[in-house]
Amino acid sequence: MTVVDERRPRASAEHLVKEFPLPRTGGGAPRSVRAVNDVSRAVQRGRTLGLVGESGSGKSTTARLLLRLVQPTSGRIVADGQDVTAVKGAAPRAFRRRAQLVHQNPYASLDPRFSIAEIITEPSRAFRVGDRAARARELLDRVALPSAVLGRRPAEPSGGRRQRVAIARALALEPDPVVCDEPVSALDVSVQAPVLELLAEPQARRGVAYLFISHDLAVVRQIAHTVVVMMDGRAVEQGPVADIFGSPSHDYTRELLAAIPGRRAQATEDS
Ligand SMILES: Nc1ncnc2c1ncn2[C@@H]1O[C@H](COP(=O)(O)OP(=O)(O)OP(=O)(O)O)[C@@H](O)[C@H]1O
Repeated sequence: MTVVDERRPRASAEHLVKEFPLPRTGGGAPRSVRAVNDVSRAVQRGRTLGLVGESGSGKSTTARLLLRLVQPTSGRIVADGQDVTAVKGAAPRAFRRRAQLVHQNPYASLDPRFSIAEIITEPSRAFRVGDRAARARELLDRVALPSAVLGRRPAEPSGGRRQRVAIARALALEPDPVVCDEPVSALDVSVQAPVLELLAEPQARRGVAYLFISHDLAVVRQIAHTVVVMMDGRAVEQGPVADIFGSPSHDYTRELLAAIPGRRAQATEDS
């Protein structure tokens, strides 16, 4: 069983609650949806925390709260001992630089007006980091792309290459923690594994903490150390990946696991 080092959190969620107002209907009372309901969990140094649950269970909202892209209704995010939710409005600059997001959709996350060189060095420009041409080549090298793509527009490369560009951009400032929201779901299965491997390298090299959201439980099983199962905004089960997949205690987790295609086939073979 994986032992999680709870003493080295990169960022901790403490009793996070997020309510979104719903449009008023007629003259009725104001209504809201509680997208995240009392979620507490830390992302640890050098570890990947998988976040699973069906659509609408609150995964993306949890991720956006952790990155401080939305303000919680209550609860807080603590990163390196600092409460980054204490002040409303923009997150502290140091935290914005450190915490990054890898989006699901490499098509939507890259601005087609800019060259790939401009896209991957944009964070370095925003935070005034050194020699950008050298940095661009180094970043492409990290994601195993030739420097020939630097002058191209993001529409040109294939989906897998485009997601590599998005990852190069997200990792430009050596962020930690990194939130990956369905990073390979838009990709062909054949290119998912090499893209996932790109995420492993910064974790091995400098102990990056990941929050990894995926509908694909097989992918989560492969790369996460611990797993949180969300249902209706709540974390209904959490623990080491071997425990969650090996002996789930919540009915909802069992249902999610039963829905993995490979598992169904395995269960049929076993019976
Ligand atoms: N900006 C918003 N305004 C109003 N409601 C929202 C907003 N964002 C999310 N919600 C609602 O909050 C709930 C949780 O949504 P969220 O996107 O976090 O779930 P999810 O598990 O990430 O779903 P998916 O897997 O489909 O992305 C849903 O009921 C959703 O409709």
